[in-house]
Amino acid sequence: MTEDYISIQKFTRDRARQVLLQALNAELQSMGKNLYDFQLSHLLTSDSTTRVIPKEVQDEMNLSISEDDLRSPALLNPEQAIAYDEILDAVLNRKAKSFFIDGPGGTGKTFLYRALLAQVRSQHLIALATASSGVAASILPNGRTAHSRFQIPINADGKLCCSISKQSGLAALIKQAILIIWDEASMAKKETIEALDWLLRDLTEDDILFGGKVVVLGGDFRQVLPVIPKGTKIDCMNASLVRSYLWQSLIKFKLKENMRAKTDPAFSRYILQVGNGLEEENEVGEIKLPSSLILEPNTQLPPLEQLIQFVFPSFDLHRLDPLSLTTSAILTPKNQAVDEINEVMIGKFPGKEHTYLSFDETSDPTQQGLYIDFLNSVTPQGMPSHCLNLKKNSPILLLRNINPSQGLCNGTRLICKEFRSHLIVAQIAVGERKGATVFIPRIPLQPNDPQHYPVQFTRRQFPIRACFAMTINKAQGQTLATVGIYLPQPVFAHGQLYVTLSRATTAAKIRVQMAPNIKALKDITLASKNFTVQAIVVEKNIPRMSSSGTSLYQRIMLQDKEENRMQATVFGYDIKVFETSLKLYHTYSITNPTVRLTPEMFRFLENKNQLGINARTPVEEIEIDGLTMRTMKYNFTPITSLQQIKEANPRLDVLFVILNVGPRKFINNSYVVDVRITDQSLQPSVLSLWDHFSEYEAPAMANLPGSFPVVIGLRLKTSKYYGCTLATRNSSSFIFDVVLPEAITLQSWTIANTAKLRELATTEPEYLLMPKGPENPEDDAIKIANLPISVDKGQIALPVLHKLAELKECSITLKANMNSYAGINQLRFTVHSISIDNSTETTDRSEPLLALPPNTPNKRSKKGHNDSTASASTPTTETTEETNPTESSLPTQETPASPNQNK
Ligand SMILES: Nc1ncnc2c1ncn2[C@@H]1O[C@H](COP(=O)(O)OP(=O)(O)OP(=O)(O)O)[C@@H](O)[C@H]1O
Repeated sequence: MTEDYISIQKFTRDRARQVLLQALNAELQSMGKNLYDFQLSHLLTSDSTTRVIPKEVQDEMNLSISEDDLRSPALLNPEQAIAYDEILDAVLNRKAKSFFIDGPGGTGKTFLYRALLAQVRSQHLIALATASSGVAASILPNGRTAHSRFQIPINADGKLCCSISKQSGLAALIKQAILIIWDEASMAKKETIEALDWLLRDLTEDDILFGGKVVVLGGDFRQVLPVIPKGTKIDCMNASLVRSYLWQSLIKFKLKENMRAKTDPAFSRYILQVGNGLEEENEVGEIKLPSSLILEPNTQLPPLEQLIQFVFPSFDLHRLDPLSLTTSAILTPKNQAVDEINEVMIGKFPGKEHTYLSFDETSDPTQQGLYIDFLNSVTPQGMPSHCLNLKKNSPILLLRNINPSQGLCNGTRLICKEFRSHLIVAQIAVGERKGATVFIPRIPLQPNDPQHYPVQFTRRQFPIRACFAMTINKAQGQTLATVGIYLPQPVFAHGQLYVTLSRATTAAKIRVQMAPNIKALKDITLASKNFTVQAIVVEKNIPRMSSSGTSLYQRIMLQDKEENRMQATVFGYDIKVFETSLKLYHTYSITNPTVRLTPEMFRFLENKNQLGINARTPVEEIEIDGLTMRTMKYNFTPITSLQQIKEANPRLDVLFVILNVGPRKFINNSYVVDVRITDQSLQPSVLSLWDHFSEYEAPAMANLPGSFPVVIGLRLKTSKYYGCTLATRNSSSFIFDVVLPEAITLQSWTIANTAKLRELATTEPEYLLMPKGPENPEDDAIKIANLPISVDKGQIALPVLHKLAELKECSITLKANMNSYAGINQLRFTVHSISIDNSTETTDRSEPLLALPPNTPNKRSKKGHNDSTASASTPTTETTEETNPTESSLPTQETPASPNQNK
């Protein structure tokens, strides 16, 4: 480098060496070090030592000032002018005064700061511009977040200390600053502003307020206050600047005239009423928005689509000036809705889609394979999604402070220009550096709330998201030409609602899409009209043909926040529509579904009604606190407990591992597939998939990926005939998605126990229920107490056995046969003879001693088939569903409701 100075600048060798050392020192100072730290200071001549100007100071001195800002003092309104004059007087005359500019949104606080910054900087004095958020900082010339400028630790509690070395270039810059502006100080926790006070006292070695420097804090306490997780409004207030020792010492100026909505005074007055809490509230603290601001209900369009059309009526308008896209936005309280809207908008935006997939890496490499799918499916708060879909000229928002000095802060809005494999070329869309071309790299990111995830992980992705929509907090401080407010859930009127309303310039350019009339599932009746349910999809069956073979249907189970459940059905082509937009364990808002009575044989829930969802039903994915897959609770029955089930009509939820899926067999007019299963006990069992379960679920189980897939079976029954095996019933359902924590644990257990499972799957199992032999070999009596006994219903009626129990002298002789079923051997007992009062009679299949039940199982099962297609009012007994499928008795399987019944 010295050679360059010599050859190009024609410096002498000594001069070149000194210039190089100065440049090196300036770079080191910007990193909090200097030549002294590296024992190189002796190389500097005394002349150089005094002339070294840190890079931070040089950068700040060389700022260009916009002509508009230089002219703005002349445009100030009277309120702004009073504040401007007094602050400038304090700055120029070195008066130790600090100020607070209090003004509702749009009253020109930022305009005033810009005028002050331009005036001070034009006199070659240093004025530092900072703000609580990256977005607000990016609007100020050479603005930085206060946290990065003053090195205030983030997320720390209690008293905070700035970590700036006194020798650093940054310390030199702050010492030389004659004016410090901190916008949106109302959003900052009081400790962070107090930390600035201590820092300035320390650097100036002057123990007076802010070390005697002129500090201008500004903000609006009607907008968003400091965020206290799960805190009340009082907690937020207590954390704010007004509760700090600093507050009393600040000179306050109030700005009242709304300059943003100046052309619409009525709207401007209305916003102020909301901000000041003067709008009339109902008993639960809600305010009524003027109907002119609310979108008219439209039965044809989902609510969100309607709002999108208002804010982005056509992308053609933006073709010539892509930067203008960022002047309109949809604002909503939660990130989930933001992501959903952005996804829809990217789909609509013209051009070729470019997708970047993240690389998600678990901290423990052994868990990578197990969790990868799950991690790819989540988007932690403040992180980009795994699958980032972008298009050229689409607007994006930066999610991290990449390079604040280049205007790349958390919240900066940009326009995508070019997609390269390792970086995105973008153009800054707002603020001081509007139009500048910048490069966004992929970076490693970790969730802020790792406790919410089953594993620790890092996502390597571009720290951006599309920004057609953004959270209300990110919009604070911005002026937007057209604003859509999407409120799937209520918001604080004086905070978030006020922030969103005050982004607009006129009432005509803002529309609100309101929270729907949400009904609990248990309250839905046939008379329910105009309602929305918010529920998580807890089951989604494989689509299947109705028994008549004329239509396809799919059953879905929904569960709401109060854990009420309700069935829903989708028919025909509509199933395809909801293939990806109605996913298992995702939460949805479903508006105006139809309500029908569930045919009796399909009912197993308290609510006798079911919902009908079709392609015209507005369905939107939403995020509701406390309504996630993680809240799902199952009471799984272990396979070893099946023998102990005493309940006559159990509905068992079983989490199992598939060992193998047998062939489809036709037995007594019904199809069945036997699936050999087990769980962590390694006890094998059989699950018989009857009728349409053999047609749809059996192939799905056979095709599941992995050697030993894990499945959840819901509402299964025990097969009484075989005691420890399971079978499907009408209401049964299966979940193949193993995202549930218990299922993930079992799946990882299968990996560790593959050898044992392989052995179990390939060898013939031992007798499962072989009773112990007689204690005395002479005695043929076998003690069968505590053994599951199945009594062949075809030979003797159970009620008769109960009667027998009342008789004094009674003995029953049982015949024991060994049966083999799906490779599992079991003892089967049938009644051989019954002795009452010493007279023994032998039972006979053709001439039974005791009365048979009125219908044989075969007949009843046939009736069940017929009933399923009969009208819902035809009673169908619960026993129909309960009939055990055996080789000698037909299974009673559910036949789907005819579509006509459901529609
Ligand atoms: N004296 C003025 N003359 C002309 N335009 C002004 C004046 N004061 C403010 N404005 C304009 O009014 C709009 C709102 O001003 P500004 O953004 O400064 O308000 P704010 O109080 O900072 O708002 P917020 O609290 O929402 O951040 C801007 O478009 C700004 O340029």
